[in-house]
Amino acid sequence: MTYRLGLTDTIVAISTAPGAGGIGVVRLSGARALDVADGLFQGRGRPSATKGGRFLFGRFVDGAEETIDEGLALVFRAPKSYTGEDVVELQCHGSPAVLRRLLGRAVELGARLARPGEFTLRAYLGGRMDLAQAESVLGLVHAATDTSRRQAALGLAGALAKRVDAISTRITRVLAGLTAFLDYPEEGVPPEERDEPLGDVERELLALLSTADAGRVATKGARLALLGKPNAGKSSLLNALLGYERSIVTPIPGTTRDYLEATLELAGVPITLVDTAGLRDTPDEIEAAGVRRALDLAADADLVLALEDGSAPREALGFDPPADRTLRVRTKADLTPAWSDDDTLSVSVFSGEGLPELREAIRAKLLGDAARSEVWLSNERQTDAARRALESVRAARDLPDDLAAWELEAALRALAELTGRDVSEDVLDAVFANFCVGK
Ligand SMILES: Nc1nc2c(c(=O)[nH]1)N(C=O)[C@@H](CNc1ccc(C(=O)N[C@@H](CCC(=O)O)C(=O)O)cc1)CN2
Ligand SMILES: Nc1nc2c(ncn2[C@@H]2O[C@H](COP(=O)(O)OP(=O)(O)OP(=O)(O)O)[C@@H](O)[C@H]2O)c(=O)[nH]1
Ligand SMILES: [Mg+2]
Repeated sequence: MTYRLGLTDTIVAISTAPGAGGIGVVRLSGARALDVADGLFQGRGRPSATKGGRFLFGRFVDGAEETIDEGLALVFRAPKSYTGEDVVELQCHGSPAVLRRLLGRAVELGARLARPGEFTLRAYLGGRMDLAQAESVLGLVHAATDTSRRQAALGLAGALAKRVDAISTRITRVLAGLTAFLDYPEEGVPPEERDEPLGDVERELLALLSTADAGRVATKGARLALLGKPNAGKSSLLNALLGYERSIVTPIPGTTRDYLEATLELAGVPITLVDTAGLRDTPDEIEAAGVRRALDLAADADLVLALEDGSAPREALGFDPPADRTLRVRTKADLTPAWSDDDTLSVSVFSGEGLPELREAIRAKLLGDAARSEVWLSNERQTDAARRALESVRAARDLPDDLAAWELEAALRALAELTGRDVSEDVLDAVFANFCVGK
C-alpha cells in the first residue's frame, strides 16, 4: 500500500473513539468535502455556502431524507484547516449506530474511507507540520501518562524540529566555509570555522541522543525486574511499591515460584514491576524453572532491582546484575543491620524508610538527565537519524576538507530526515501505519 495514491480523493472517517459518547465526530477532508456535506446535512444554510470557521445547526439525513440525527456541521476552508484542505466535521450524538450511518451516507455521496493517519498525512504533505510533529500527534493520541503527553505536546509545537534546525544551521555554516576553501586547498579552513563548531555540533547531537532512552521509556514504559535470593523481600517490596498486596509473602524461602507482573505509574512513566522466584540451586523442578525464568527476565528488563537481605550475613547475589541498569537494594532496614554498603539503597517495607529514595533512584535511572531536557527523541526512527548525523559529523572532523564536506552533507540529510523534510515513501508508510483511522 502506498500513501501517495488517492490524495485527490475526499476522505471520511469517524474521528472519535469507538463506543457510546456524548458527542461523536465524522470528519470529511478534500475537494468534495463541502459537496458531500451538502448532500447529507440540512440546516439554515448549506455547508458549501458557509464561511470557514463557522458552524451550522441542523439535521443529518439519509438518501430518503429521513433524519439520522441532529447535530452540527463545522466548516473549515482550505487552507485554514487541520489538513489544509476543505474540511467538514459532522458532530452528532456519539452512538456507534449514528456514526456508522453518517459514515455510510458520506461514502454513498462519493467520499472514500480514510486510511489510518491519513488526515495527519495530508497535513504533513500539505506542509502544515513536519514529520516529527506528525509523530507527536500520534504520541498525544496514545499518551498514557502526563510525561508522555507533555513531550508530545512539546513536539507538536515544533520544539524538536527547532532544536534540530539549529544544529543543521551550524553544520551548513561550516559546510559553506569548507566549500569556499575547496578552491584554495593550500590555505585550509581555520579551526575556528571548522573544528570548533563541529565540536559543538557533536556535543549537541550527543545531548539529543541521550534523551532517546527517556523518550522511549516515557512512551512505551519500562520493565523493572526484582531479583535476589529467596526471602530477600522481593514480593514485599513489589507490594509496597504498588500499594496493595499483589504478591504472596511468607517467611518461607521459595514462596514465589513463577514470575508475576503488576503495573503502576512512577514519575510519569508507566512501569511494569516483575516479581521473580528467589535465586538458588534447587532440586525442585518447578522452582528451578522459575529461577531460570527470573534470569531471563533480568536480561530483558529495562532496570533490575537486585535485593539483598540487610539483616542476614551477606552472601553472593546469585547472578550477574547488568552493571548499567541495576539498582542494588538492601532490604529489612528496620532490623539490626548485618552489613552495609555505600552503593546500596536501604529500604524497609515495614517502616517505609528508603522507599521515597528508591522511587527517586528509579526515576533518575530511567529518565536520567533527559528529565531536564526540553525535548526528547521519541522513537527509533528519530534516534536512528540523529545517530547517523552524529557518525557523519564525527567522521568529518578527522577528514580532509573535501571529504569532510561530503560527510557533512550526509549529516544534513540525516537531520532533514529526522524532521521529515527528506523522507522516502517507505518511511512515511511506516510512520502513518501506526495511527488510528480518523486521525
Ligand atoms: N473538533 C476538532 N478538535 C480538534 C481537532 C480537530 O481536527 N477537530 N484536532 C485535530 O487534530 C486538534 C486540533 N488541531 C487543529 C489544528 C489546526 C486546525 C485548523 O483548522 N487550523 C486552521 C485555522 C486556524 C484558525 O482559524 O485560527 C489553520 O491553521 O489555518 C484545526 C485543528 C485537536 N482538537
Ligand atoms: N523486618 C522486615 N521483614 C521483611 C521486610 N521485607 C520482607 N520481610 C520479611 O521477609 C520474609 C520474606 O519476604 P518475601 O517478600 O516473601 O521475600 P521474597 O524475596 O519474595 O522471597 P521468595 O519469594 O521466597 O523468593 C517475609 O517474612 C517478610 O515479612 C522488611 O522490610 N522488614
Ligand atoms: Mg517472593
